[in-house]
Amino acid sequence: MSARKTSLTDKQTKNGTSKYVLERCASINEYYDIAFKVMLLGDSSVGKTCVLVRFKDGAFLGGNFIATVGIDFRNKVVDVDNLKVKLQIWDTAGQERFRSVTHAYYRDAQGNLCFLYFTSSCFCVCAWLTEIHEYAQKDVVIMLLGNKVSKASFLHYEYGVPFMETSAKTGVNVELAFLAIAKELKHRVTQQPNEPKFQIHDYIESQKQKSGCCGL
Ligand SMILES: Nc1nc2c(ncn2[C@@H]2O[C@H](COP(=O)(O)OP(=O)(O)OP(=O)(O)O)[C@@H](O)[C@H]2O)c(=O)[nH]1
Repeated sequence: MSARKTSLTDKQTKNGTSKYVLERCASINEYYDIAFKVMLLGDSSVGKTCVLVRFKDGAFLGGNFIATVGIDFRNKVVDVDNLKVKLQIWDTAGQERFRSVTHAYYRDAQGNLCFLYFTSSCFCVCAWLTEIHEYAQKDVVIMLLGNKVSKASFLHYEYGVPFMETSAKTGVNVELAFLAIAKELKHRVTQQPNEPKFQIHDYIESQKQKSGCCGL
């Protein structure tokens, strides 16, 4: 892990910014109202880093595959219902040998998000959901993203969590995935008693683009 990442982690531990941040925060480059921590989880090479780069920079990292070592992060502020929501997105290494490093980052996940990317294997999905339930807080928001795959649309019925197909290459549904999570988390914090609950499934279904079978 780089020095920059280490110092941010220390800062988070001291001032609690890894939990919901409800006060207004401002800096020269970045202004936001609420901050959430999002984790990208999944086997190595499913495309976690590429999806994050697509979301953050609008580009596709093609070419040689370079596996993530340990953990990395990027921040992005998105607009949700007139609020600036900062997502601090942690890109974990999918390789088994880094698993103990990433487990430490689940701990503060109350109300935050664990993103799950997977191949078409149900075994992988079960294994990752088991990890999340073991290490993350109980109310963590979970979404399954099938990056590079197009045959797993039935999965959310089985696991009871939102599912969508994404492509870091074409950009299909990448923005929507992060926006849906940001909206869900924002509603959890700001929801008034008489306000209807945000329906993340319905939101995704109404917004998502169908990816074709080619070019994913
Ligand atoms: N065709 C296609 N290739 C992709 C897509 N997303 C990622 N890739 C490729 O898949 C490979 C792995 O992508 P990464 O994003 O580095 O994978 P990762 O899940 O972060 O892997 P770890 O860091 O080991 O956990 C790279 O060669 C990418 O170019 C996609 O949507 N479509």
